[in-house]
Amino acid sequence: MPILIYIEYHFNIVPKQPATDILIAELGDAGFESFVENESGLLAYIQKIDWKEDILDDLLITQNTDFKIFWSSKEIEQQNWNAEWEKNFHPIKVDDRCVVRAPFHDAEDVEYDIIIEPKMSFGTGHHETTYMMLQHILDTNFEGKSVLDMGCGTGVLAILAKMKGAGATDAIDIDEWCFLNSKENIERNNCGSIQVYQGDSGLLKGKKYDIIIANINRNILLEDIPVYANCLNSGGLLFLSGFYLQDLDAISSKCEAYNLKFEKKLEKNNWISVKYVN
Ligand SMILES: C[S@@+](CC[C@H](N)C(=O)[O-])C[C@H]1O[C@@H](n2cnc3c(N)ncnc32)[C@H](O)[C@@H]1O
Repeated sequence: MPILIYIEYHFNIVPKQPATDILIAELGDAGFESFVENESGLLAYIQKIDWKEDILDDLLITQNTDFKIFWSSKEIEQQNWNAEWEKNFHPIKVDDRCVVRAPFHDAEDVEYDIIIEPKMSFGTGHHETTYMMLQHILDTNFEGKSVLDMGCGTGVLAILAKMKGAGATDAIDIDEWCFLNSKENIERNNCGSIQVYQGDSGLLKGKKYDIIIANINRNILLEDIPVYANCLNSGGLLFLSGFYLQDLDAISSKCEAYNLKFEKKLEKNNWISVKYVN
């Protein structure tokens, strides 16, 4: 694996919420890959090849006078970034039934004990969007169902689906690092039958699933909902995450246009995670 060079931004945000969540969403759209929230603020990482001098200039949040945002940045190697991430990674428990932890944490006595070494990938359960998707999966019968985890990140959602008895399961991520990291985590959790692919919804031609899980972002979801709808079996379930309450109408209208009926939403710190039925 080549050593990647990243730019690390350290943001101080006053007051912290909801500005931190909005900043993360805007930075994600601008190409930042990963985020770590800690006591002193937010660390955000972007690959140097994706970075440009004026990358923060267009962010709406920095022009909002309700918040004060200060930042500094420095160049780092991928290895340092991993160490920083791991220092900040504490196990997370979802609904007392599922724990997501790193290999160096002690095993937990729960129904679903998931071990994730995230490295550069998104998906440990700490972020609201992942946490709510884990809750949806815990609440759903996956026994024997064919499943797609779109935008799999660390593979954590596909892993929980498989632990809950899912049948044929595909996990797809556009990012090479996430593709490789998902494969590692899937092996680590003895879920080796999950097929992992690098790519986007272009890979879904002719595919059919009982359940599709996609935690990506508003714009990609709006673009890909027609493809997901086409890939869902009759009565199939679509779980979407990665957007804010204010985006719900746009997402639900798009789903309804493709005969996907709203069934349930979870909400955490203004993030939304929704279940639709075909
Ligand atoms: C918010 S993370 C979710 C990761 C994980 N599924 C979770 O729930 O924590 C979104 C993931 O989608 C991937 N992604 C972004 N655009 C994509 C696309 N068009 N198709 C597939 N994956 C995409 C990113 O690389 C990233 O790993």
